[in-house]
Amino acid sequence: MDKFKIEGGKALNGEVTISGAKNAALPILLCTMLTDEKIVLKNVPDLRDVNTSFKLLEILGKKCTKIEDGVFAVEGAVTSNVAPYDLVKTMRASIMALGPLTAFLGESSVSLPGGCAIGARPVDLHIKGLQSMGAQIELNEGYIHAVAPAGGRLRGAEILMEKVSVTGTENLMMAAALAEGTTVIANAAREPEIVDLADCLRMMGAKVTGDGSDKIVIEGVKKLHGGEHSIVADRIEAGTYLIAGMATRGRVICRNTKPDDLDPVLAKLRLAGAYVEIDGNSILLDMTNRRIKPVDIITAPHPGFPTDMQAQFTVLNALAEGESKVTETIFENRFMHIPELNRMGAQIKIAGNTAFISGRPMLKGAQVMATDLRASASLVIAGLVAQGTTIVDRIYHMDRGYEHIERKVRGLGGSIERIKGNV
Ligand SMILES: CC(=O)N[C@H]1[C@@H](OP(=O)(O)OP(=O)(O)OC[C@H]2O[C@@H](n3ccc(=O)[nH]c3=O)[C@H](O)[C@@H]2O)O[C@H](CO)[C@@H](O)[C@@H]1O
Ligand SMILES: C=C(OP(=O)(O)O)C(=O)O
Repeated sequence: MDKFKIEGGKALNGEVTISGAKNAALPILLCTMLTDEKIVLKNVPDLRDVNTSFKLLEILGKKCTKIEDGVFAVEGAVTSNVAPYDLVKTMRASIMALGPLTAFLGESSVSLPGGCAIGARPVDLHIKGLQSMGAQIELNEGYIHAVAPAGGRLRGAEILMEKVSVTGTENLMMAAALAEGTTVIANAAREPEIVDLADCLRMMGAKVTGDGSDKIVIEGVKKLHGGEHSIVADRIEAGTYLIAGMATRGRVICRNTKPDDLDPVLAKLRLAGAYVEIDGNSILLDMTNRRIKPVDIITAPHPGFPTDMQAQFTVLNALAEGESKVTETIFENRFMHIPELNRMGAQIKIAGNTAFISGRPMLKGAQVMATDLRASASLVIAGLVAQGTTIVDRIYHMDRGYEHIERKVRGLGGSIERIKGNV
């Protein structure tokens, strides 16, 4: 398995271009199954999960062609309705094949996604929502088998999500786009990636309103068509580079961002002492000669502080002048980076879903293990700050969510090198 070797202690300085968002690209790639016409997608990030989605689409019968870097055409009708375990196990987001496949073909079998380090991540809300739309659902040998009502078309329904779920909301939006009648999703997720999916669905002829609020209304149509869509900027990637700049006391400009989407993160970075300036779609963060102040964080669905930025922010608090608390409310097991950060000299204790952090002026390089995507990002940031050499093992997680990470970090003056493994 590949590892990163990081020589810490250099302030990150310069500009970095932010890629399209993984969490928008994945549902949007899967929503191409709702039509047989050609959809051209731009600003598609080069990520392992995106490649897995292309493989899944091809197995299901779609033709995917690269036009140029970041631009892909997806066309043709889905012909198979089975999303196999081998692919689904590597990417949780593939559960979002269930809605569009059932809506387009009237029947589908999607493997239950495998377990994930950050929590149990059940899919009951996806299943209950589809059942409200008239689907008969059975669980068989690890597969979810869904059948639309007689006539092959799902029915619009009033769905109250018991919990706010991002991919749950997206799965049901896609299913509802081709259903008969109107679907109302109450207590819907409000993440910017939901809005991007809704924009793409509207471009395809779907009648979606209310996205970005907690009540989304979808009037089903019989057929959707092709067209072109550009994936929204990755707010989590941008936030990660801003924190890396801040933790190393550098000056970083993120280009190609959608700054409004980062409001909850930027507010906390300012409280932590950063100078932040927005100019169009660029965000400048300057931390030269400034001190990191401790800031308490509680993760929450959008527009709260994103759980996908929690691990990275914890590194900032570990370097701050004072005590702070980080509370994780979304996933029950998302503190796996903390024992690793402690091995690098951080002083963090966990009690329940809260991390109690006592800031220290410096971290020390060490050999650490990445356990999930954002935990990996936090260890890379810690390595860039730390005195000496840090080896981050199992970085395949990182390749799921950060496009050209070494190139981008090096472009900012950081010292990072990939050590190729045998497996
Ligand atoms: C591909 C993608 O977009 N991934 C994001 C998505 O994951 P994902 O959509 O999987 O996360 P959810 O919003 O569904 O999870 C929120 C909470 O609801 C629970 N839950 C969810 C579904 C369900 O059927 N039953 C249930 O109990 C989960 O276990 C979790 O505790 O949103 C998360 C929360 O912002 C982010 O961390 C992930 O990066
Ligand atoms: C948890 C994440 O992603 P996924 O839902 O794809 O596992 C993430 O992006 O941090």
